[in-house]
Amino acid sequence: MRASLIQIAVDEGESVESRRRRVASLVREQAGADLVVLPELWTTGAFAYEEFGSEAEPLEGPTYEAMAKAASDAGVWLHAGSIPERTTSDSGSAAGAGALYNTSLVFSPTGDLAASYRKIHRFGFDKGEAVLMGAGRELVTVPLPDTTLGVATCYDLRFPELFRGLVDAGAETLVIPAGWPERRRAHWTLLAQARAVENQAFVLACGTAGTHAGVPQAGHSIVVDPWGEVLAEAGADEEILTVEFDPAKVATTREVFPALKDRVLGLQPPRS
Ligand SMILES: O=C(O)CCC(=O)C(=O)O
Repeated sequence: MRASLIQIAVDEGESVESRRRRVASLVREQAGADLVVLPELWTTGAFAYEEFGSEAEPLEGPTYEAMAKAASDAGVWLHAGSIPERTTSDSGSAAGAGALYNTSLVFSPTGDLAASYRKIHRFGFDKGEAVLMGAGRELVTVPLPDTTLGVATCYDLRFPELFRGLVDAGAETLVIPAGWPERRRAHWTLLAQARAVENQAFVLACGTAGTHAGVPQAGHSIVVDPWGEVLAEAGADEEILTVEFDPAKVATTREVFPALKDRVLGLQPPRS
């Protein structure tokens, strides 16, 4: 399989509309890849909290339309990263119409929506995304012809139980769009490798470059194999990271070193 991770520079000098056009054309240039991955909240920037409300879109809004077309023009599976979604009355949100979510979109090579995922763990503790956006509750996997994707977003990377849930649901390739800050880059790399090793899965983690809302981004998108080997890693600036990998390596790794079969579930809590 060939995957291209587009590590977009999200800087304040570029409007959302022009970035959307630029990214659509970068996706089109990836014709020939099997899978293209974009970062988290690349229209606004993951830390541009003040723009979440003004730039929020319904699920089938301008970013959806541009990315569906780019996926079908290029004939690729496209994990289009995430958008600030504003729910409508028919969005199926427990919070009703007008709520915000950090929602990822995955398109098939015909431009149809294959899946959407609302980020479960919101970042910011008692501010930013954590108070402005609702939390998703559902794990999402996406069957592709040669592998099954398990999707998660940025801060989700810190929560191993989410990934175990995805593996239990059949995920073999974990795709993680992010807007990870430079100051915690060491955690990003370490956690991407840890999620790959513990789940014996490929990890495709695509971050942003540039600086927005005063937060320099880490870049360093990374692809890790099920043995924890780094297959490719980007630098700090905008870059397209292209990698070939063999999805069958998940099954062989799990067969040769069957640690997932040795899990012990339902342990008793300590007595005192
Ligand atoms: O966990 C981190 O250090 C970064 C998370 C983050 O920036 C996000 O989820 O938007």
